[in-house]
Amino acid sequence: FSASENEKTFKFVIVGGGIAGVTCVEQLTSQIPSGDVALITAGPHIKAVTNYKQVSKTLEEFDVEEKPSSVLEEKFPNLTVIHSAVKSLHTETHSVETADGRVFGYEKLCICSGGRPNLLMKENPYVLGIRDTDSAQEFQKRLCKAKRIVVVGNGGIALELVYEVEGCEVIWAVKDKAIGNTFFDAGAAQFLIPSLEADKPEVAAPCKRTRYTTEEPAPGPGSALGPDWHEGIALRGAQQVRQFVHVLGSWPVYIQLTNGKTFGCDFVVSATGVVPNTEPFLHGNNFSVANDGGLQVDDHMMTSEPDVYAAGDVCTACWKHSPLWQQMRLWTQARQMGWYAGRCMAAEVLSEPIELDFCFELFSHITKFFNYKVVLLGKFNGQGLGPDQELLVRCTKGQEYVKVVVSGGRMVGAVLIGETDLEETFENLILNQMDLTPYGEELLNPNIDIEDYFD
Ligand SMILES: Cc1cc2nc3c(=O)[nH]c(=O)nc-3n(C[C@H](O)[C@H](O)[C@H](O)COP(=O)(O)OP(=O)(O)OC[C@H]3O[C@@H](n4cnc5c(N)ncnc54)[C@H](O)[C@@H]3O)c2cc1C
Ligand SMILES: NC(=O)C1=CN([C@@H]2O[C@H](COP(=O)(O)OP(=O)(O)OC[C@H]3O[C@@H](n4cnc5c(N)ncnc54)[C@H](OP(=O)(O)O)[C@@H]3O)[C@@H](O)[C@H]2O)C=CC1
Repeated sequence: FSASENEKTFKFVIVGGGIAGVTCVEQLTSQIPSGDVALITAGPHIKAVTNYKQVSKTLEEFDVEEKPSSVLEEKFPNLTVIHSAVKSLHTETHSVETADGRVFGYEKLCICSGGRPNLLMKENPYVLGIRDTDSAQEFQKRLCKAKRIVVVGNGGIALELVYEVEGCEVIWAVKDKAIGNTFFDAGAAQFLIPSLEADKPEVAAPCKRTRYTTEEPAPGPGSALGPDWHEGIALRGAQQVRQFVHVLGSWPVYIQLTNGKTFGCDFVVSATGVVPNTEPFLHGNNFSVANDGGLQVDDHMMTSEPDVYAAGDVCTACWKHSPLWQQMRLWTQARQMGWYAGRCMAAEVLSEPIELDFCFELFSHITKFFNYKVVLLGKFNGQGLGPDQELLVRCTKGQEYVKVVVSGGRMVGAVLIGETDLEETFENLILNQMDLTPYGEELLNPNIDIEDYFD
């Protein structure tokens, strides 16, 4: 496409209305109010961060709201939202073509198209993935009639499903020895298992976060769900009570596992990770793509193509990481990358220098599993440390699980489950890399107020 064929050329074009894209847009529109910004997104709604709270130096918490895009346009007069999927990208002519046949030019582009479920079997009507509002609703619809489902995968979605689903037999196919391998080690998994067998606590207060609903079907892939996605939808199967029943007879589908066993079920949930949404951008361009399928970005969120940035689930962070940080495709990282990409794009236009943001110094994540608060810091599972690591663990059944990873006498990671109140102190100890050798196991002595200890 030549420049004359463009419907309009924008200073900045952002693709994707998920957390990464919307945060990038907010950053750019406020930093450069004179620049024309376009947000091109396939879904009918956008995702916005609300009630943002910086819990400590690197830990952050926020809610996510699904909103009509008009809210953004009203807030930022220099923003145009285009509801259509990008069909192709032409980096040479700096233009994108949308599914509805329009062509838009850009000076700087940021790809925030997220990911899609890495399904075990594509286009099998009995294999479901959960990603956006539509797929969550389809899952709920199928679940109300189901007597037995098989959940495959051992990450975040599987952990949430096996805990939340009621009234339906759940067979959880896990290839590891312990549950929740992407977040936990065997000790933490052991701590959590009794919660699966116990009755779930009643929810005391209604969840204040947005319920995920859509009135209209999305024309393309929607943005990923996130914290509390299951709160608004009853995850109830066809059985009246929560029990593990054995239903005889034939099933709509059978799944054979690598242990040789075959199970019949109503459908299979493939909770087996995400694949970055890169297809429409790759054809005809020269993007460097990482092993996990993400667009490689450097420490300025730039891809290998000129003037093209990427942020969130679609990208793979390929700069030299801080020894205490790793990429995980999470809500928080999508926000941080979108924000930082916006700042980098603005800095480039304003010819200002910019350094890698502090949030990439230390991996940190707050979430909830099995109704416990979970905080993960640094190399929480000793990632990449090899044998050079020592673990200190403190555990009170049903109450808390605290694990600290120590390497060379320094704290490099921690897993905190329950209301431990240790996150800030541990974050400081990890960031300042103090030599903890003199303290030994006292570090986790519950009778010592560790905060006073290190003041
Ligand atoms: C069920 C579930 C639960 C989760 N729970 C948590 C959690 O508790 N905590 C946490 O930290 N993370 C959680 N995550 C992960 C988190 O949701 C994602 O990491 C995050 O949303 C990624 O944001 P993103 O903006 O990169 O991508 P997305 O949210 O996927 O947004 C991508 C956007 O791009 C648009 N798009 C895609 N292709 C195109 C195209 N060709 N043209 C135009 N637009 C396009 C889509 O419509 C969408 O608006 C969960 C994910 C799932 C699926
Ligand atoms: N509370 C939170 O923070 C939550 C975060 N999320 C995020 O949302 C995204 C999607 O979640 P999810 O789909 O659970 O992805 P995850 O990446 O968390 O987990 C994927 C799981 O599937 C396993 N797996 C992959 N391929 C196969 C296979 N062929 N057979 C059996 N198991 C397989 C992986 O094992 P292995 O690692 O060995 O490959 C891993 O246990 C992730 O980025 C996740 O972090 C989701 C829900 C909650």
